Formats: sequence, structure tokens, C-alpha cells
Amino acid sequence: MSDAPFRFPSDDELMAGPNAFDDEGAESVEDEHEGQDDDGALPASARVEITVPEVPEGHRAGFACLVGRPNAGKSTLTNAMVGQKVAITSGRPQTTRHNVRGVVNRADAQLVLVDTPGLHRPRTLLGKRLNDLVRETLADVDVIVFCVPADEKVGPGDRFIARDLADSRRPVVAVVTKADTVSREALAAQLLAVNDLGDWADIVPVSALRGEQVDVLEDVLIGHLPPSPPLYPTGEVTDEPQAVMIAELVREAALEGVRDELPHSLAVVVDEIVDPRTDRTGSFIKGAGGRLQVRVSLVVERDSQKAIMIGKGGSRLKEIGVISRKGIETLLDRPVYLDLHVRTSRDWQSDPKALARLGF
Ligand SMILES: Nc1nc2c(ncn2[C@@H]2O[C@H](COP(=O)(O)OP(=O)(O)OP(=O)(O)O)[C@@H](O)[C@H]2O)c(=O)[nH]1
Repeated sequence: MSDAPFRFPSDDELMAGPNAFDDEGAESVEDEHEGQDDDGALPASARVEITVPEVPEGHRAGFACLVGRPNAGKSTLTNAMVGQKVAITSGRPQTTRHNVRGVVNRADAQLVLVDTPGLHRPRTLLGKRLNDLVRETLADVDVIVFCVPADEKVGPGDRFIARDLADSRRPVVAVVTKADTVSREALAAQLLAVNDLGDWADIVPVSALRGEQVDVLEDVLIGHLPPSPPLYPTGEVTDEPQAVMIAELVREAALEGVRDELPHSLAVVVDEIVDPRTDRTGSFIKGAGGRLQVRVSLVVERDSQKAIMIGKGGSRLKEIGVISRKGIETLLDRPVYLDLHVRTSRDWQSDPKALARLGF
């Protein structure tokens, strides 16, 4: 690798094609713009510097999308591959609301993982939108990872997804997740059952929890990626906006130990992030000092749910705050002042306006 500073090209720059890149190694490229002066000098705003790293022979890069019914182990598998916690996990279904991406960086390849909510039979408008989101993503990736848990019988939910995947015209690698939870015989039987579900490019059993076969799966997925330089800066594990990651940390803490129906009725919104070191505007919180100020709303559907979130004398909300603040501080590597509020927005799951406000 060259010692030259590495700034990753933007999408536009990448679209400029291979001629913008110099095989000899890192080099600056100036992009011609229409706003060029008569003397040939470019206005500062029109100058684009591209410093390109050497791309090893045979490097591959592309996208993989994990699908599977709720609780199939998609987030845990994403985390196991990326090696750092990026997606929310919990014992309850449908906790992943966003396409959280993790990037697996290796010397020979870059695998961008798109973690999705589970495809399922929709009951609400939110459910339908989540399914649409998954299908949009499927059409756009190089390889699809179909997750079926080892410890649950193949059921109608899996068949529903398998039928959808048959139409996707993308290679599908079937993964039997949670392989550690069953005997070898049961695992073999599940592999056969999954094999009968469709026409898969490969079938791989993994245990994300124990890290078993995760590298084998990576190799198989990378085999389906096209030759390409890295698509993302190689140091990054996720391109999710900071706010989404913060919202997911709060959501995870808020779901801990509450009734089963609550996950579907809880949305988390980051209302404001103010950095007193750099921001001149925004509502500063008294007593927060130099800490990053993060305001977050927990949005529930009913007052009874609000009461659960807040807890006796505010005890539960306090606990949520303490746990999620620690997570956010680790994520951002600086002290944080977290300001949590609980709001009720009736039937937000079926109200288009409320959904739009919440970012769905
Ligand atoms: N024993 C075992 N448990 C696992 C493994 N992978 C996931 N789990 C557990 O299965 C549950 C669901 O895992 P998630 O990764 O949240 O599942 P998901 O498919 O992302 O779920 P949704 O977000 O609801 O779609 C969690 O309690 C995980 O700890 C595994 O390899 N072994």
C-alpha cells in the first residue's frame, strides 16, 4: 500500500470509471468542471481530489442481504461477521427496523451486509412497508442470505420467504443458524428440510454465537461478489447515520424485560444531538457541561404502555437511560448527556403521517 493519504472516492467519483484511477498507485486526479475559468484554473469549489489506493489483484466487493423470519438470528450473524455490534438484537421478534449495514473488510474482499427486518405476512401498514423495504433491498444485492434457525421446524413463514426468493433472480445462500442449539442428527435433518425449500446456491450451517462456520459462510458469500475495489472506506463498520445507531441502542435497552407485545408498539426517535464544543445553535441543556447532548423520544401507542416505560417513580426510564447512555458513550467514545422522553402517539403503526414523522 502507498503511504499517501487515503480519502475514499464518492459515488460520483467511482462512477467516473476506471480511467480516473491510476494503476501505478495513489495519485491525485482533478475533475474538470463546467465552471472552469478562462485561464484554465478551477474555482476551489469545483476541484475534486481523488486519492486512490492500490487495489490488490482479484479483489471483490459487493452487497449481501440477510433475510429470514423474525428471530432467525440475522442480526447476531451480521454482528458475528462484522466483529462489532452494529445491529440491535433481542430475544423478541421484529426488533430490527432499519437496514443496518455492517462492512466485512478483508485483504481480498469487502462484503457489505444489509440486515433487514424479517419478511413476514403483514398485519399493519408498518408491516407492509417493512416487507416492501426488504424486497427493494433484495433486488439490489449481489447475494442473498436466507436464514433458517436450526431449532425451529421449517414452517409457513419460511416457505413464504422461500417463494419470494425464487423470484429474486439473485443467488441465494441458505444458512441454518443457531447450529449449536441442536444435535448433529437434528442439524442434518434441518439441512435436508432447507434444501427442499428451494434452489439454493449453497447451504451452510453456522453458529453465530460460537463463531462456528462464520468464516466459511464469508468465503461462500465473497465467491458471489463481482471483482471490484472496496465500496466503502475500509476502516468503517457501518454507514448508518449516528442517530440511527443511537436510537437502536436506546430501543434495545427499552425493550429489555418488558411485555411481548410492546416491541411492535415502540418507536425510538433521536430528536436532537447538540455538541456544545462545536454547535452554535440548538437547545443547550443546563448542567450538561461539555458532554454531547442527545435528546431521544420513546414513542408508544397507549398511555398504559407509557406507564410501563416510565416505571414506578420513573425508575424504569432511569434504568433505560443509564444502560443506553453507556452504549452511546462507547459508540461515540465521549461523555454523553442523554435526555429521554416518553410520548404517546396513538396507533402510529397504522397512521401514514405518524409513520412518516418517525422515518418509515
Ligand atoms: N444459541 C444461539 N442463539 C442464537 C444464535 N444466533 C442468534 N441467537 C439468538 O436468537 C435470538 C434472535 O436473534 P437475532 O439475531 O436478534 O434475530 P433476528 O433474525 O435479527 O431477529 P429480528 O430482528 O426479530 O428479525 C437472540 O436471542 C439471539 O441471541 C446462535 O448462533 N446460537
